[in-house]
Amino acid sequence: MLRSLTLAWGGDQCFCNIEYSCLNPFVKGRSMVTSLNDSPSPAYICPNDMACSNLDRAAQILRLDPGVVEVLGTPHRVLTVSVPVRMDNGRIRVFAGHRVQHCNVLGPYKGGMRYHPDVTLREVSTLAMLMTWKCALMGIPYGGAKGGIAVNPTTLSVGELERLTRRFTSELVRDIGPQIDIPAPDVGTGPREMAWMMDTYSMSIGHASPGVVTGKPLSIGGSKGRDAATGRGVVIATREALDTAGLALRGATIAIQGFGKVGKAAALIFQQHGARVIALSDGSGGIYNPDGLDIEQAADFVRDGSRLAQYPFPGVKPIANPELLTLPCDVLVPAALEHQITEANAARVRARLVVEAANAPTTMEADRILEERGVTVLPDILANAGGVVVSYLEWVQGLSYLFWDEEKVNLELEKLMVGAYARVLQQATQFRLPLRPAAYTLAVGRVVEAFNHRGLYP
Ligand SMILES: NC(=O)C1=CN([C@@H]2O[C@H](COP(=O)(O)OP(=O)(O)OC[C@H]3O[C@@H](n4cnc5c(N)ncnc54)[C@H](OP(=O)(O)O)[C@@H]3O)[C@@H](O)[C@H]2O)C=CC1
Ligand SMILES: O=C(O)CCC(=O)C(=O)O
Repeated sequence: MLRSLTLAWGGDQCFCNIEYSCLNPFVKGRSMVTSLNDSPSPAYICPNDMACSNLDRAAQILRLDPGVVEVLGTPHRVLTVSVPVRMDNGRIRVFAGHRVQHCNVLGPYKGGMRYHPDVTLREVSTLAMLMTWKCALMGIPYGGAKGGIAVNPTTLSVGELERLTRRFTSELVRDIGPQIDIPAPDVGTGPREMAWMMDTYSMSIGHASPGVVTGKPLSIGGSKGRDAATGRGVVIATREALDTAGLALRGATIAIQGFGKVGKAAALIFQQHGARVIALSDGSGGIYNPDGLDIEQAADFVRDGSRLAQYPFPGVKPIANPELLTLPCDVLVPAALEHQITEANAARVRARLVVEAANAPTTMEADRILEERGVTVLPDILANAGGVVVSYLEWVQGLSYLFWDEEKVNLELEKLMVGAYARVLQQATQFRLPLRPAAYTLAVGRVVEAFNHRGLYP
């Protein structure tokens, strides 16, 4: 069985023609080698993905050289490792673990680790590219990466998850590090997995290295405010966008898809700011109350693993997941997985503002439909950047051995989110662009500028 394979490309030998390739339009006739026997997906980023089509749109606006676009559309390094784990029943199972390092021109690769059954190399590649634009847009000194394992973590015991995480980390030891590539939580992972990663990495290098991951527990160098940071950033971005539209957050009606780390924190903070969260969902289904839900009650209810579909409280109507996306509300917040707002439902979205708390929740076609209908979309690379911003603050605190109170962390987050929103709005206004291409042109432009200064096209 394949033990590990690192693809580093840039030279012609790293490309081949493959029949089913859907290529970046700027890279006609070629696509990347995909010789990972165990991987169902090729490692290149498909232009049908939002990330690539948005890069192309930004490249056209910025009039970038096609060769530069090829560099930007290509992950720098792609790593797939096999992760053998002895399960509790004594049998060995082998999982495929991926880490895609898209670009490090602005600093160490940075991005989450996802544990979900649908993880593929292609998905991770797309998400890695999004991280590059997100960090560039936010002005933090990181490149982009993402990783993951195709596994349903809810079907593994804690012991199995620990062995899986430690083995995966051991395989990545030479490829991650506080100045190289810094993982963080994403779907299906959290502080517990980050602690295991940090410990495994530290044992292998012989000393504690808290800076190798972010999103750690506080006791080993985590930052106050990181757990709620993505949700808090979502609320800040929403408040700014509503303000631009002449609307107030207080009293605004909000529907949130996904009640995990991001959706739950966002819902709680929306409620604290006087917004009315009228609908929530998880993978089991959703709940709806046009007068507003009690978010603390919902959070308490799911704390022991209960599912929203079983929510027992009066005045709350159960709804199917697709229904949530088309409810009448001011703000729709997809906070679950990719490709939720599609050609099939975009025309029925009734929110005035879509705030992408999830990465890539809107397909390219849906984005076009929403744009035509005048629905404002706050793009993922801006809306959900609060997580990586506080990861950056955690890394800075760790490197300086000086830890801040939560108020200071939240103030810095507020400053960075408000600043980024203002830059995107200014770009959108000046060049008459929707917010997504405005954000992309800023982010891509910053990366290209860094490439030019560093002279990375020898
Ligand atoms: N964690 C972070 O700091 C950041 C996360 N993000 C993005 O935010 C999104 C959510 O991440 P996070 O909250 O960390 O992940 P979690 O694993 O903590 O939560 C995911 C949530 O989405 C729900 N969900 C999954 N599928 C559906 C569906 N079809 N309909 C409704 N709900 C669904 C899950 O329900 P169930 O439990 O039933 O599966 C769960 O409630 C992802 O796109 C992630 O990449 C972006 C920036 C930072
Ligand atoms: O906190 C981080 O470093 C990355 C979070 C992440 O994966 C994301 O923003 O999508």
